[in-house]
Amino acid sequence: MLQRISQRNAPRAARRLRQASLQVGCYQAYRGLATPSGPYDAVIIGGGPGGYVAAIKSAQLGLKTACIEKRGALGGTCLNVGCIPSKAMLNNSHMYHQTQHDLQRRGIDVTGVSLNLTQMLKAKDTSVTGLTKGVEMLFKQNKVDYIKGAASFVSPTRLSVDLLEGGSTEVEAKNIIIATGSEVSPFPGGAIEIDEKQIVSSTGALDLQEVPKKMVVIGGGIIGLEMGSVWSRLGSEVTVVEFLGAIGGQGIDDEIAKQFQRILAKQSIKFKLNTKVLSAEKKDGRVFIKTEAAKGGKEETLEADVVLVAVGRRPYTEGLNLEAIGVEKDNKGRIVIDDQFNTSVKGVKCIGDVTFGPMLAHKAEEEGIAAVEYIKSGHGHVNYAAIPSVVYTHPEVAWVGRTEQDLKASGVKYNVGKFPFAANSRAKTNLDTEGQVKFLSEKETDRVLGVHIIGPNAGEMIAEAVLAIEYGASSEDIARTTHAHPTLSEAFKEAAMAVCSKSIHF
Ligand SMILES: Cc1cc2nc3c(=O)[nH]c(=O)nc-3n(C[C@H](O)[C@H](O)[C@H](O)COP(=O)(O)OP(=O)(O)OC[C@H]3O[C@@H](n4cnc5c(N)ncnc54)[C@H](O)[C@@H]3O)c2cc1C
Ligand SMILES: NC(=O)c1ccc[n+]([C@@H]2O[C@H](COP(=O)([O-])OP(=O)(O)OC[C@H]3O[C@@H](n4cnc5c(N)ncnc54)[C@H](O)[C@@H]3O)[C@@H](O)[C@H]2O)c1
Repeated sequence: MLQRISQRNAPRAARRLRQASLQVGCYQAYRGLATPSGPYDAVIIGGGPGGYVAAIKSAQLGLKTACIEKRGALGGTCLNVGCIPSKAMLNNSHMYHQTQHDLQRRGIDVTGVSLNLTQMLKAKDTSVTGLTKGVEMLFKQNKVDYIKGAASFVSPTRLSVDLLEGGSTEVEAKNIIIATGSEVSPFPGGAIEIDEKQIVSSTGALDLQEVPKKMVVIGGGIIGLEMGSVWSRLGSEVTVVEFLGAIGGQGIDDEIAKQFQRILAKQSIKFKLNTKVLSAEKKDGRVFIKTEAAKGGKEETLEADVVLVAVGRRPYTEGLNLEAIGVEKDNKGRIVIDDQFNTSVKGVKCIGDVTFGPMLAHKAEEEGIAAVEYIKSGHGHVNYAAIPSVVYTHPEVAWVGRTEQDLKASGVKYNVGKFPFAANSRAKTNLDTEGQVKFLSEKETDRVLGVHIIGPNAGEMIAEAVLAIEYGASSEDIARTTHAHPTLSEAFKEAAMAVCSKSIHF
């Protein structure tokens, strides 16, 4: 194992050395930097997690860089209407729910608890503004030019920008990175029209001014479950309608998905699986949602005050004028790239939600860094086998690597190790014992192939599994690593022990 790890690290160490020397070069470049105005070494279209991280890294590597963003704020979907506001609502709605339903058994008596939704929404907005302004500050510190406007291609090296303040300008760049992200997928066939008040996408669901008495969520993927949890905790009767036979979206382990559904059902969320939504119509202040069994047949009409449409997101390229330069897209509208993020047009790269792969902020960020490293040095790296997913419900669900159903289907021989949080001392101490850690390791070599966690703090704990997969660790490597007591992470170690020998406490 040691030998395998050191061999694996050799190119990485060389890369770090190369990068360190590049950074010295970059510092020297800054000292002589005139007021930036173009032509640029690199221009990034889109200031989301992919685009803004690419812009900062590009400037840090000494490239003269600009980022064009049309939203009026940096941070993209993630900071403005995605990861950050949803996590603010998830955190605060959890605290509200816990205060109402969980504190008494811990010896904390509280009376007069009530929801101040206006303040909760304000707290969410404060987090968003703080972070988007923070990115603007980082641009200043790193000398990235922030151009506020909508970009479209004139040629592979020239962009026209409709400025938010009025008028337009043109920007010339040796390299252009498209990082224009994604948008809400409309309901197929236009059968449901989103008004962001009664029939909402995630954006409207983050800003409802009243708690709906009844909410129907179309789609039991990550957005449906996170936002459904928020409004359920705040008092809505939530029903999730999911076309498939399981919740959690792509990549979730079947066993964990079942356990997840049981736990959410105990929290009063209702599920209609194997059920397809056909349409939703507003009438007399309510919404009527027509469904049928996924395999055809039984029809039903559900009623709700608010409907959340969460059936996925699609790549966003509107207004880019890609046709003018011939950038190729696939049949799902994703910009086609090679393994170095090159589009079909020389000098134009692409990263994040607008191209292949999971639509996740950290995936976009990694691609942003790698894409500019390719521009600067010809080397970059993203390990797509080690990208974690987290659902920020309570308990959280997190995974990385392969699922058990996937290993079975591909005929890979594997061992399983599991450890329940009910047997973990810290989880018991915290009276928060639902869930488990599940390891999947290759039978022959014991190499960790996948880790699936449902439980408190799963989203933090998964980082250890990501590192294990990134460095090719075996479950025994983890089982023999000391974990502090009493911590939830001992459940992680014990699940690894369960793969290669036996756990101690279960
Ligand atoms: C409700 C919700 C919750 C989410 N939660 C999480 C989470 O917890 N964790 C996670 O990893 N991911 C989460 N995501 C997904 C995450 O937001 C995306 O994967 C991520 O934002 C993608 O980053 P990006 O840079 O590729 O694109 P985006 O963030 O979409 O940014 C693209 C930017 O480009 C700009 N733009 C587009 N066209 C132009 C143009 N022509 N000129 C100038 N600017 C342009 C847009 O205005 C936008 O700001 C969530 C998404 C949603 C909707
Ligand atoms: N915590 C996170 O990392 C996080 C949070 C939110 C969003 N996101 C990202 O945002 C993206 C979009 O999320 P999402 O939840 O909208 O999409 P999704 O693809 O994860 O889930 C959509 C679900 O809707 C179901 N569906 C589609 N049509 C239906 C119909 N007619 N009737 C019933 N069910 C139907 C699908 O079977 C699927 O399970 C995801 O790629 C996700 O990665 C990530």
